[in-house]
Amino acid sequence: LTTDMLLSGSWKNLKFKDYNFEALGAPPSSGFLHPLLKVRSEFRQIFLEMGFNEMPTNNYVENSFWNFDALFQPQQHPARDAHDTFFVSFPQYSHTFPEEYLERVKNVHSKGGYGSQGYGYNWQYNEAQKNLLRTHTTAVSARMLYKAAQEKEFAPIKLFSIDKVFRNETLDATHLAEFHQVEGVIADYHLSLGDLIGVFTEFFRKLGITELEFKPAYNPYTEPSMEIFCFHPGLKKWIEIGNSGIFRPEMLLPMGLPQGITVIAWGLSLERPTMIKYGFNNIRDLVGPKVDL
Ligand SMILES: COC[C@@H]1[C@H](c2ccc(C#Cc3ccccc3)cc2)[C@@H]2CN(C(=O)Nc3ccc(OC4CC4)cc3)C[C@@H](O)[C@@H](O)CN12
Repeated sequence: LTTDMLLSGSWKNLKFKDYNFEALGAPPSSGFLHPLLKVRSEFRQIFLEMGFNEMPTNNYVENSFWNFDALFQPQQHPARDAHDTFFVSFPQYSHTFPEEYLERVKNVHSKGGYGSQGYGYNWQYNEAQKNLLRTHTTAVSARMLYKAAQEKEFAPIKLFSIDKVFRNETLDATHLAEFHQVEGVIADYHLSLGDLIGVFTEFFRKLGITELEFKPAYNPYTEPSMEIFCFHPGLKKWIEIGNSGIFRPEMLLPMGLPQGITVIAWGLSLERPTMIKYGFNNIRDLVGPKVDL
């Protein structure tokens, strides 16, 4: 049966054999995993080997409460403005948090508590209700930590996530409005900065990265925080390979996590290592449609 037959109508005078619905399609001549997905599988394998379980990150739309307030990120923080965050217009608001937890978060922001003086501002409920495209997978980590805190007996957790996050960034050769964040989180009694350095050193060692340096940094939800650098032999220079820290008590204690539990975490992206590994200079060559303008 050809196009000409269909156009001329000559097919009407011909006898065709019955259609074989069991027939297999023509085998594709070639096919390969997208570079990002290959690196994602590599990272996932490393986390699984290190005894981490994967978090459920299948919710791009998040609530400001979990993305910011639960992380002790103040409501006037610039990252919470529309020029940094994609807010969702419908449904504009949602309420996905237990009342008594909300009250503890409101108090720790406005009045302090747990040894903290807080931020001393008038915390607004409707700010927390705003829906957005999550700006980091740390929002999911917060949900997981809260869930663990509700268990009768706290059990240590080792969780990881590798999924899309969205930021209203200025686009350039290495930044798009979305990227994949990779995050590892460990919650246990009396973890220290040494444990954090040890675990991400092992993570990067498995990636073939050994010469690490750290620099103090600031995150609203971790104290202390460190930027992580490595000397890249191929690029012959020091490059930033991630960020890390110990979640603050102002984030953990309102969740109801027992005293003495510390939570260490580190993060990086999927795009940067993939671009370096496969030699992409422009992120659009990695994720954009191949359009020759
Ligand atoms: C807005 O930018 C955020 C993103 C992304 C990033 C940064 C921080 C976190 C985090 C975190 C965090 C901290 C504390 C607690 C929980 C999560 C996650 C992703 C990368 C983090 N970065 C990054 O991935 N760089 C990187 C990572 C691996 C790598 O491997 C190569 C084989 C050698 C190469 C480079 C560093 C920079 O690229 C940075 O400019 C861009 N960062």
